[in-house]
Amino acid sequence: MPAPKNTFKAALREGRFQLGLWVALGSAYAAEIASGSGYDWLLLDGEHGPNDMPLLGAQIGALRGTVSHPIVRPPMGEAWLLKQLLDQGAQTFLIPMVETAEQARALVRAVRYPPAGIRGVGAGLGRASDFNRTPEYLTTANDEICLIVQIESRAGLAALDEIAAIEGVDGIFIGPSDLAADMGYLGQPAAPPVTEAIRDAFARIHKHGKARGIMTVVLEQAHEYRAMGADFMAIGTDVNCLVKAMDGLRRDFLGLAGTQTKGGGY
Ligand SMILES: O=C(O)C(=O)C[C@H](O)[C@@H](O)CO
Repeated sequence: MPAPKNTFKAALREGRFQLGLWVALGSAYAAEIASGSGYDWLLLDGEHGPNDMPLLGAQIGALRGTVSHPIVRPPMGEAWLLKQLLDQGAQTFLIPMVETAEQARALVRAVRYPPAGIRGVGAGLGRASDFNRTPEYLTTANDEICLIVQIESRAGLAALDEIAAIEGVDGIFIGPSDLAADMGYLGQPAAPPVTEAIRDAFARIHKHGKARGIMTVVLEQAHEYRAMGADFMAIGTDVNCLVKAMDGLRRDFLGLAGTQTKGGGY
C-alpha cells in the first residue's frame, strides 16, 4: 500500500480551485470543527498561531479522513522541523518568507527522501506511514509531498521567476500583509501598489505553470484575488470568525449599535 494520496496537490494539478481557512487557535478541536464547514484546506499556522509540534500533530490527526486537507506552516523553513512534521503526517507545507532560489532548493531537498533529498528515515514511528502499516511508504512518499513557498517581500518578488522555475516547488503563496509591510504599506494589504505587485506576481507564477495562493479576510478582496487567478485561497481565519461571532452575539442581544470589528484585513 503506497503513501496516502495528496488530494490538494492532485486538485491543483487538475486546475481545480481550492478554498481554505486559516486555523490559528492551536486546537485540534477547532481544526476538527472547521473541517465540518467543508473547506478544501485548512492552514495550520505554526508561524503566528500558538502551535508547537504536539499541537500541530494533533491537528493533523484530527483532520484525517475529513474533506479538509491540512497545510502546515512551520515558524521557519528548517529541515529538522520539516522532518518531524513529515513523520507526523504533514504532506503539504506553506513555508514563510522565502526570498532566494537557494532557500527554495534546500526546502525541496528537506521534504524528500534520498536521492532527491535529505529527509531522514523515521516515518515508521509516525502517522505518515500509518505507524509503519504502509509497506510502500518510503518509495512513494516523495510524489505526495506538496511544497508551497511564501513570497512576501520585495526580495522575494525579485527572485520569483528563479524560485518558480525550481522542480519540486509546487506553488507560490503571496503574503499580502508582510509584502505590504515590506513595501511601506504596513497594515494596508489592499493598497493599490501592493495589489498591482500581487497581480504581476500571479502572472509570473502562472507562466511557470505553478499554483498561485493567497489569503484575505475581506470578502470583496477575495473575489478580486480569485478574478486575478488565485488557484488556492484562504478567505478567513478561525480567530477572526470567533471574535466576530462572539462580539456580534453580545451586541445583537444588547441591541448595541456599531459596526462589526472587521479587523485590518490581515
Ligand atoms: O503576509 C501575509 O499576509 C501572510 O503570510 C498571512 C499572514 O500570516 C496573516 O495574514 C494570517 O492572518
